[in-house]
Amino acid sequence: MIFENLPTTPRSEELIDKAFSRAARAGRAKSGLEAQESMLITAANILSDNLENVVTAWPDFGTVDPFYYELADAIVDVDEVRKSLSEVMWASRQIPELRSEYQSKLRNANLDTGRKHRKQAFARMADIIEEISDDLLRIGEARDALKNLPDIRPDEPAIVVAGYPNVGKSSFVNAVTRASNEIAEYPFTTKGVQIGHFERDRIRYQIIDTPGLLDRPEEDRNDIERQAVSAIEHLADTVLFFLDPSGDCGYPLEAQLELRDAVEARFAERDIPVLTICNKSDRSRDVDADAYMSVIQGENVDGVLDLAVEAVGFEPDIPPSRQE
Ligand SMILES: Nc1nc2c(ncn2[C@@H]2O[C@H](COP(=O)(O)OP(=O)(O)OP(=O)(O)O)[C@@H](O)[C@H]2O)c(=O)[nH]1
Repeated sequence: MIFENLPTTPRSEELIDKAFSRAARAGRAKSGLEAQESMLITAANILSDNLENVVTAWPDFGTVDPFYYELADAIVDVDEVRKSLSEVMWASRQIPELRSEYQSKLRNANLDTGRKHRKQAFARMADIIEEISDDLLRIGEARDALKNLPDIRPDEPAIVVAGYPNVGKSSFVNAVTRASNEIAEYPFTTKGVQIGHFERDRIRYQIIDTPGLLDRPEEDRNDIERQAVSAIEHLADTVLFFLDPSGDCGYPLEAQLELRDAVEARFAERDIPVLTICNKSDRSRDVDADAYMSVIQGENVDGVLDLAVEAVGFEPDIPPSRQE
C-alpha cells in the first residue's frame, strides 16, 4: 500500500534541536574558523537532508492511482498536503543557499566576526524551519491518518460486495477466502473492512466487503463516506449486490431493492456490472436474482464466484507482439 511506509515526520523543534546539537558536536572536534564552518555545514546538511526526505518519501500525487487518490482525499485534504510538501521542498533548497552565502562570508572573516556570521546563519535557518512548522505538522498528521489504509491493490481485479447489513456479506467473503483473509482498519467505519483473495486460472482476485458504505441509501451517507464510495467506483470491476428476501436481516425487501437499483445506476455510469445475488436461499428465494445461494449451507457459493469472475472478464495483458 502506497502510504504504508511513510516515515514519521519530524516536528520543527525536533529538527532544529537535532541539527544544532550535531553541529555543536562537529564544532568541538575543530577549532577557530574551521570549527565555525564545520558547524555551519553540519547544521545545513542535516536540515536539508531531513526536509528532503520528508518530501521524497511521499508518492507523487500526480501519478497516484485514482482509487488511492480519492480515498486519501476523503481522509485528508490532498491539495493542502501537496502545498505543504512543496513548502518543505522549498525550505530544503533554501538551506543550502544560506550555507553557501555564509561559507563565503566566513572565508573573509576573523574569528570574532566568523562566530557572529555563524550565529546569524543558524538564526536564519531556524527562521526557515519555523516558517514551515505548520506544514510539517500537517504532513505528519496526514501520514498518521493514511498509513493504515487497507491494502487494496488497484491493479488486481476487484469484486466489491454490497448490500444492507446482515445479508451475509462478510460471511461470504470469509467463506470464499479461507486462508488469506485479512481484516483491515477502515477509517470510515467502526467495523473492519474484509478483504479476501482467491485465485481462478492463476489470476488473483480481491474481494472486498464495504461496511458503512454501500450498505445503506446514498442520502444517509456523509461527505466523507460519499467520497469513499467514489473511490470504490475506481476500484471495482464487478459489484455483487446481496439481497436477503427472508427479511431476517431486519430490512424489508423493498428497501433492499431500492438500494440495489441505486447502486446499479451509479456503477452503470462506469460500465461496472452489478449482479443481484439472493443469499439465504435456505430461508427464501422469493425474488428475481442473477443467482441464488446459501452461504451458511455452502450452496452455490462457487457458482456465484464463477459469475463474478465472468463479469470481471479480466484478461491479463498480452504483449502486442503476441497478439493476432
Ligand atoms: N440462513 C442463513 N443465514 C445466513 C446466510 N448467510 C449469512 N447468514 C447469517 O446472517 C447473519 C449476518 O451475516 P453477515 O455475514 O454478518 O452479514 P453482513 O452483510 O456482512 O453484515 P454487516 O457486516 O453487518 O454488514 C449472520 O448471522 C449469518 O450467520 C445464509 O445463507 N443463510
